[in-house]
Amino acid sequence: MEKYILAIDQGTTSSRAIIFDKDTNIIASSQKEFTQIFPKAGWVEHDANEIWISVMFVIMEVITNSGIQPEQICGIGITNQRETTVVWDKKTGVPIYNAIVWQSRQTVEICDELREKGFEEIIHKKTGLLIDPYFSGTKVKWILNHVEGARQRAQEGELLFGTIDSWLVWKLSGEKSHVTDYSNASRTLLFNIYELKWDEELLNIFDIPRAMLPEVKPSSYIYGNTAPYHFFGQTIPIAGIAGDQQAALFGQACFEPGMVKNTYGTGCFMLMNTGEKAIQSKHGLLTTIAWGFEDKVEYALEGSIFVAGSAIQWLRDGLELLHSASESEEIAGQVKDSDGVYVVPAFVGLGAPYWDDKARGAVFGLTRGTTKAHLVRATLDSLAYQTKDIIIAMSKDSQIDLKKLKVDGGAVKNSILMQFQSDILDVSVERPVVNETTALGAAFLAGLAVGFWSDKKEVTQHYKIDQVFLPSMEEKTREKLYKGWLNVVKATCSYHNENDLQ
Ligand SMILES: Nc1ncnc2c1ncn2[C@@H]1O[C@H](COP(=O)(O)OP(=O)(O)O)[C@@H](O)[C@H]1O
Ligand SMILES: O=P(O)(O)OC[C@H](O)CO
Repeated sequence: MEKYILAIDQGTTSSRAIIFDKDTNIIASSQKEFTQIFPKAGWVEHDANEIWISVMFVIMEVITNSGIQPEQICGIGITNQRETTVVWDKKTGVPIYNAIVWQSRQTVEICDELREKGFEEIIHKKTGLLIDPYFSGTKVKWILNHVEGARQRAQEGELLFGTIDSWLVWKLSGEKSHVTDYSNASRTLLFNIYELKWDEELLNIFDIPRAMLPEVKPSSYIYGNTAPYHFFGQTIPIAGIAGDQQAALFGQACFEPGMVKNTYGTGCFMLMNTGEKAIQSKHGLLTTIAWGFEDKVEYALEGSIFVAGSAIQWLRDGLELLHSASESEEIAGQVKDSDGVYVVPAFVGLGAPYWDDKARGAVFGLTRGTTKAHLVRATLDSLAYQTKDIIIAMSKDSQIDLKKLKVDGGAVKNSILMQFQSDILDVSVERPVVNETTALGAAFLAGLAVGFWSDKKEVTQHYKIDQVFLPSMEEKTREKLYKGWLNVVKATCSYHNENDLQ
């Protein structure tokens, strides 16, 4: 009886389930979008129960469509939108508040307060992160502050906190296992990435009770089994967990220090494997745990861009310029360039390397001749410019001059974007055959834990290139365009800072 691995990719806008065979062929996949909740300007929330239902839906659908039997699935890997925070009641399993999404800005004031109290340095030193609403710590604190009686209940062990991986394992295991992995723990602001434990001093700073935190385990590990009633009577080992960006790094077989991947999804996240050495950034990047694997932890340097594919969604849903995200390619292709138009999609502030949580989006360079095609093109270009900002910071921090960028995620199907990316970076851009590298990474981690694949070497053999984009832009043009970008970002940030002062 042939065996398979099931990967669950719980992303920001949709949940996916994919069944892989041993040769990494996708046997079947299922995807379901869920509701984005925007209670106030800058806030983004999800209904954790709706996420759970969407995950169950895609699991059922993928198994049905694949025609395989549940007993043929030898392990499940979970990968997830990171930082998004759920707090739920241990007895009833009911979340006490919506999941606060990584993009949400509702903890700006908590961040200001932490900065005023001078905690920036200690937090950076222990976690490799910065004070920003992006990370889970301030979100947990916000929930405990805003839901009546929550802090008391958390102290008494009645409430549990988890990122989406923990929430899903808790549900899948029949409300038994409360766990996470090193990669997800390293995004909370509460985990000491060097001592590999929840940090008492940080828990005090954030006023978060230890009792509500999950156990932290390696990323390739048998955390528990699924409850039989979820899988047609079958219990299946849950054997891999990693945050989606770290999973993509694994799925792209970036196992050697210096190897880099960039994922273009809702946001855009570039990670460089730095091996067993953690590099503390001096240029606005994050130090994060890549994974816990084979009795050791490996680190990565990360540049996090908050708005990438979601800017294309804004063109589609907000401005109604597109019928679909994929139409952006055809429309952008109607013009040879953006004709001096720049879009700075700082809809939820700017992440790396600027870290401006108060900035908001802006459009520059409009003329009477500007068309829809120029705006679409400029929005696509903004993904590439933001990526260049990160690469520059990364090469300064790592002293590595990048020659090749491995890419993945929903937006890399757009060849105009990929060509411009290569042009503006002056680096070759490599798109793999299996674009679902996030799910593949989770599948690898689970498959390695249950012996489905034997080692990283075997995994590496499955990496295949679909297309390589080579730079063809003149140096002078590249420099001029990028200089323009740096100017418009500067203007965007200073506009908001000056407005704040009034
Ligand atoms: N052809 C395309 N061109 C540009 N952007 C695209 C294209 N197809 C999808 N996208 C964008 O990619 C994102 C979806 O990618 P995905 O990797 O599924 O995201 P996530 O995991 O964050 O939910 C959406 O934001 C969408 O706007
Ligand atoms: O859901 P994605 O693919 O946009 O990824 C979100 C990131 O994990 C946030 O840190």
